[in-house]
Amino acid sequence: MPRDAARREGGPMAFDPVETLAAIAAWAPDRRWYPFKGTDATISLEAVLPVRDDVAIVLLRAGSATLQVPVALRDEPGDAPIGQVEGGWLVDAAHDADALQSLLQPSASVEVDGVVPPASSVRVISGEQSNTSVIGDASPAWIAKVFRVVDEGDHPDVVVTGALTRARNDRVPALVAATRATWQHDGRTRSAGLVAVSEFVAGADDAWELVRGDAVRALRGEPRDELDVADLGRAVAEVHVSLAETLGARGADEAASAAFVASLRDRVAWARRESRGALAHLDDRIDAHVETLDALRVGLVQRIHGDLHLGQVLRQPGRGYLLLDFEGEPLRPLAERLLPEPTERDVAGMLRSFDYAAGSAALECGVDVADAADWAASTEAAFLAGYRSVRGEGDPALIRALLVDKALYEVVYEVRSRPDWVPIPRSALERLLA
Ligand SMILES: Nc1ncnc2c1ncn2[C@@H]1O[C@H](COP(=O)(O)OP(=O)(O)O)[C@@H](O)[C@H]1O
Ligand SMILES: O=P(O)(O)O[C@H]1O[C@H](CO)[C@@H](O[C@H]2O[C@H](CO)[C@@H](O)[C@H](O)[C@H]2O)[C@H](O)[C@H]1O
Repeated sequence: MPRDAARREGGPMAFDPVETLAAIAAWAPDRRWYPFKGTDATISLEAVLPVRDDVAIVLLRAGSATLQVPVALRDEPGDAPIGQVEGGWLVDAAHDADALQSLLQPSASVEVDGVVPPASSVRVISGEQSNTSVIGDASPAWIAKVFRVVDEGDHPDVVVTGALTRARNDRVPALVAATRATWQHDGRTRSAGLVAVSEFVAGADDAWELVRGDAVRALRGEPRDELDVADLGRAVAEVHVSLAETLGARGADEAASAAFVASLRDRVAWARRESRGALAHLDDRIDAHVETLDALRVGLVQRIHGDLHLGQVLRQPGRGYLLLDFEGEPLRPLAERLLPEPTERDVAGMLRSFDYAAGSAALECGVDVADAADWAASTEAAFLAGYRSVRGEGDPALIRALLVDKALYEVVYEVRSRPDWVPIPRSALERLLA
């Protein structure tokens, strides 16, 4: 009998903690999702949660985070080897159809809310991502998002997408199932969401590619397709309306407004600290902006997307635009990402994204971003008209403050991830703070 099958049928626990940790610690820092690249964060073992004799969920402590690495033991290295261990190969279970699906069924370690139809094969999607998303070719097809950074408590994507699914809002892919585990660490019981499984939206286009491509064609004077950006505005507004209805909205009192303004001030200070000098020439203008924040008042707050940009949007022929990934900004602590917020934050996020599309198209065409100003203005106007047709657009002063807030975040994000793109949010700040 092959070793994999023998393990499935019982026998001693196959995952030796010492060699499992050694193999994963050597492999994890080079993964796309590893959050501490370029630093020497200490990696230790937080827990090994058995799923089957040949499958386990390894929880690592890395720096201040808990990371999820589902693993399987196999005779062959396969497509996603982690390392050789006694008796076989430790492989990344997210890439192994059989092992992945065992993680989506109830087991000694995992609770599952929902039912995942069986798939005969799985495909991990490529791209720069903070999680690992795997498409299952079931009927109907699904996409499982394996959260790599595991935070205690409810996962925001599961809470928000679950509420929208129950409200039958078809502007998000329906949530099919969600898994969670409970374990002991340092004498404490911890519990967290591990995987969210959603309807796979087939044949969809990525809105970033569509909109950026449109900006390039506009700059080159080439014929353009009808993108119906107003439908994107309607999609965002419909999601806001459903979230208010299902998860609630409330008026922000003086204290809540003051706390919100304080959070904007904190973000300015954070961005100044973390931007490695990229904001130094704007010091005076940023000081003047901070002075204006005291006058801001927040109206309603509710659950929102929190990191809305074109990369989080798909367009499916016949269905229109859909929003993905309700996790909030990855560089923010989870507690902040769970707070109710003004919907203006999502509106500002999308407007920033049109500016990014303009900036990136201008870079590709070798022209100044000012040359894409007409394209950006008409795209923004179409989006806002669509949004307004469903619900009020919001407070312009708040949108402006949140545009600055987002651009500050983006400078830090680009300094860390894509230094060539720092000029896009920085030149937006120069315009916004002029
Ligand atoms: N339900 C879905 N149907 C089709 N494609 C999807 C779906 N969910 C995600 N994707 C694809 O996977 C990519 C990454 O998904 P996302 O939820 O944004 O993950 P991450 O948090 O890792 O960035 C998306 O940009 C999209 O191309
Ligand atoms: O998709 P994530 O949740 O990981 O978001 C992070 O990465 C985004 C880039 O992939 C980043 O978005 C910024 O760049 C986009 C173009 O690539 C642009 O459309 C966005 O408007 C801009 O903010 C996002 O900020 C970051 O949190």
